[in-house]
Amino acid sequence: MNPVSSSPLFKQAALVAGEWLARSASGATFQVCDPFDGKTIATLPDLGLEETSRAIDAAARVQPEWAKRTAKERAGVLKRWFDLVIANADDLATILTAEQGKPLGEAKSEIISNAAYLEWFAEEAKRIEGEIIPGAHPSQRILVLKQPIGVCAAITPWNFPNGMITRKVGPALAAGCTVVLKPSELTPLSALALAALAEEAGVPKCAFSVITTTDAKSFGLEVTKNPTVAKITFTGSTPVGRWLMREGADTIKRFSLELGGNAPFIVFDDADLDAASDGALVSKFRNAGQTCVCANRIYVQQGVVEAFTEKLLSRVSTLKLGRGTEAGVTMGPLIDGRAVAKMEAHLADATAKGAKILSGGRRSSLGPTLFEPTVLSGVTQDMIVTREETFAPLAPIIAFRDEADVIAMANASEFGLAAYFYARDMRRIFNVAEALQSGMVGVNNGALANEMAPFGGIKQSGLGREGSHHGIEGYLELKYVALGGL
Ligand SMILES: NC(=O)c1ccc[n+]([C@@H]2O[C@H](COP(=O)([O-])OP(=O)(O)OC[C@H]3O[C@@H](n4cnc5c(N)ncnc54)[C@H](O)[C@@H]3O)[C@@H](O)[C@H]2O)c1
Ligand SMILES: O=C[C@H](O)CS(=O)(=O)O
Repeated sequence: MNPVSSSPLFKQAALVAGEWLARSASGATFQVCDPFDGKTIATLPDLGLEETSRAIDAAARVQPEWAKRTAKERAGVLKRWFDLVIANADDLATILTAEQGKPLGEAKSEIISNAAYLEWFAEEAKRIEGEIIPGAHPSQRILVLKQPIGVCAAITPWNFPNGMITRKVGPALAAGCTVVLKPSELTPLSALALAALAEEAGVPKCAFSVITTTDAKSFGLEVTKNPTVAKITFTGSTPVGRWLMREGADTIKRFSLELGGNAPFIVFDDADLDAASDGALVSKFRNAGQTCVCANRIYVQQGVVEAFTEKLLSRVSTLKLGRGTEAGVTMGPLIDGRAVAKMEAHLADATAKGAKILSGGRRSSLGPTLFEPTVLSGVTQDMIVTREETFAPLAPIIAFRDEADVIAMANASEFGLAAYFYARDMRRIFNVAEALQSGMVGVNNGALANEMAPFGGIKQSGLGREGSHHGIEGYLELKYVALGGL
């Protein structure tokens, strides 16, 4: 028996308004495939407007009751959900790797580190505090209440199919909101498994629905136009985020947007080159480079380019390409053929303009979506790879002269999600950290995400933050009560 389908968390049904639906109203279905070999691992109902609007109406019906629960009660449900995710992490990882392809170790790390958002927001639920402000007159008081926004639509991507959900549903439920989620059609099984555990944890029926559909645009049109939906929380590409904002403008939707990135990874000549090459390996090649905050361009100061490149190449040579379930594999497949084509387009553009392939540079014989980890030297700012998110295992090395030179190149992007640099001089560290146009900056650190920090971008990388005490604000509205006659 397929190890995925043997898990009780393996669902071939969508959770809509408290019911598990194995069939859609239209009878349409779609396949979920293993990105390693394209084989079908599940068949799901391809839901449409009927199910989406039913889920929205049900979410609206139960939201007031959920919001009336005490913060402690909501916290208790979230904490139980956290405990269940941790207890079922192996099953969840098997499902995640089957549909997304990443190595099991990475899948489990995604699940554990992002379950922490459920635990974090269970605690934050109890810290949703208002204010009492002295009034404009002795007989008055000013009250500021924080109240849940209401029904939220969540839309999530395929690259972290488990973690992107807990970062949204956790704070939403903590605040007293209800959620209708559309996961990526490429990786819906992780969402369904999480929903099964949420149900077991005591999340009320109808408070959290999962719509499985290949018609993302119709879902987008419904949630942006339906006045019952108060908020849209989206993680995905900038073009889709931009489209949702445009469509949501008619009903002044609230938005949280976690969008595309183009992270500069900068190595100064006073850096610890071993630490920098370790950090570059993690930041660039985790999830085969299919990560919003991954190093998309690597800038190395002229005096240390050769030494750093040698260290990076030796680390890249230790990566083991293969199926995510295979022991020892540290890099899995890209999600599909389009992703391979984008990698090859960026590579062709760079080499045509003079870049040199130092390692990799071709598809692997292990499978149609596996691409060898690739390091390029002699990359220049006119190459596409410095402007667009490659979202693949391509490490382009660009030499730079000094701080002013590299800050100008790093900031020459419409994106501003993550940036990294390695240096030891404290004046340089403060100067560069403050000058980089990015929502998040890793200094001598190649891994940013954790539940205690405000994760998110500036410019066209997004709106709002996920995680930290800031992360719940996006699910609350302020109400000013002018109390007179006292
Ligand atoms: N900033 C972050 O935290 C973060 C995290 C993960 C991924 N991302 C970004 O996501 C992108 C990769 O993910 P992707 O390929 O799934 O992105 P995508 O934008 O193609 O899809 C993301 C989600 O949006 C849905 N979608 C697509 N078109 C839609 C529409 N018209 N209306 C409603 N929903 C629609 C998809 O079905 C999917 O569920 C990259 O750009 C990456 O940087 C950002
Ligand atoms: O790609 C998106 C994720 O947000 C990456 S991370 O897990 O937050 O580093």
